[in-house]
Amino acid sequence: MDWILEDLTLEKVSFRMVAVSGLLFLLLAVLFHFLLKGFGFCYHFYVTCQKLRCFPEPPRINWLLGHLGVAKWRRLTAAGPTSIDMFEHISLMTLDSLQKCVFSYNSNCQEKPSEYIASILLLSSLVARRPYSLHNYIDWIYYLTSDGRRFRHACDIVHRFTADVIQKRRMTLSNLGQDAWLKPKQGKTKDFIDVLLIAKDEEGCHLSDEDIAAEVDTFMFEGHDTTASGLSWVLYNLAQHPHYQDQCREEIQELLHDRDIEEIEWEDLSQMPFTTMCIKESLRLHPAVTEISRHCTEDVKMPNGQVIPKGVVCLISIYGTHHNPAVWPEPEVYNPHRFDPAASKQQSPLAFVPFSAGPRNCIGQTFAMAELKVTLALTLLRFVVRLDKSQTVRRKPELILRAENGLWLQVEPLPAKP
Ligand code: HEM
Repeated sequence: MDWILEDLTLEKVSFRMVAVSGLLFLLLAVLFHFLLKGFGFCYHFYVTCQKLRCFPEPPRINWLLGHLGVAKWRRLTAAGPTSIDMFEHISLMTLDSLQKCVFSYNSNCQEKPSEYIASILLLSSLVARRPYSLHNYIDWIYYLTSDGRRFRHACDIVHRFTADVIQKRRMTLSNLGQDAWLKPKQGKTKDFIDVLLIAKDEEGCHLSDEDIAAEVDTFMFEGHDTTASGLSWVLYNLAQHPHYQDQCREEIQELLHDRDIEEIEWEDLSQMPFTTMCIKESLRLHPAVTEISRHCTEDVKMPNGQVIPKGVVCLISIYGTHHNPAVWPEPEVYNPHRFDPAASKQQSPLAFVPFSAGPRNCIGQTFAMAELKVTLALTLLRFVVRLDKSQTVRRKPELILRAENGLWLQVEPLPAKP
């Protein structure tokens, strides 16, 4: 450690003048203030999430049905194979299902515009854009820009919607009583708001409306783009490898052979091993979240002997881990058989970390995997996806892994089952 500190003294790096200049000193102090504010915010967010590990799995019903935009895709492809931007359509679908699971609210946003959903989509793109201009790091300057004003307006819409649902639900709960409200919902349609309204912390206190709203907003944000990216890239990989696509379709057809395809159940999700392998391999090759950050609370010794000192904030590349040839031979090849149960027994549990690892890993991963399986199954039973040869697909890492200019695939409807 001593050598690091020694190397970083102002004198050594020729910053002696900085220390004596009053104006620059003031600037450094302001910068330090904003850095502290940023760390404070992240810390608070983490602590709140940690207390609320209460979202283990989605409701055990066909909670996605009616949320797949099937009619819309059928309309778009009525005249034959049509090129569709996966991200645009699938983001609306994931928002639609989240809004249903979080609020029990049917926005039908895949068919008609929704102010709430439009605001969430706008906020996601503004948040991704904000770090690229230096002046945007200072809140009051950012709020004077047109992006900043749009950001505030969209936040107001989202907060108003959430506050309204919470208030109404609280009223219903107090009028009807908790038991009467929850009895008909047992094991079926209890949504995230219900879970949070009845949750208590270690001291037996309920959450305030503000706490609940903060959790709801976090889940809406963390849960829609990530899953949309995951699903878009699975469809892309299956379009690139039609034999794997056919194999998945056959597996699902066999599983649901004597049932209506809309009758897919929670138990079915563990009966599609090959489809699950294809999803995992896609999350390896195209992880929705490409990197995470960690604040080292102790010195960390690396395998090569180097030490990351306590206090340092590190970026950890999930993308890099998943593409490391020492961990994954021929990392650029899409090969679902890497996830054959026998092969994956040999792998370190930290070789595949699309949902991160450790106590701060993704709280929504069971939900996300279930959503990916259901949506992929129902899509493959109704449509064939192929590469659109007129479009070049290039990865674009933003907050999540996107594709430059969208991810366009040719979608062709399959004949309906007689
Ligand atoms: C394919 C889909 C998804 C992927 C790849 C993904 C990935 C991740 C990753 C890498 C993290 C960061 C954890 C860390 O810093 O170590 C995270 C955190 C989080 N995710 Fe997900 N996620 C997905 C879907 C979801 C869904 C559907 C929800 C909610 C419905 C969700 C809610 C959250 C929350 C609340 C956190 C913060 C957890 C904490 O700090 O304790 N995610 N996710």
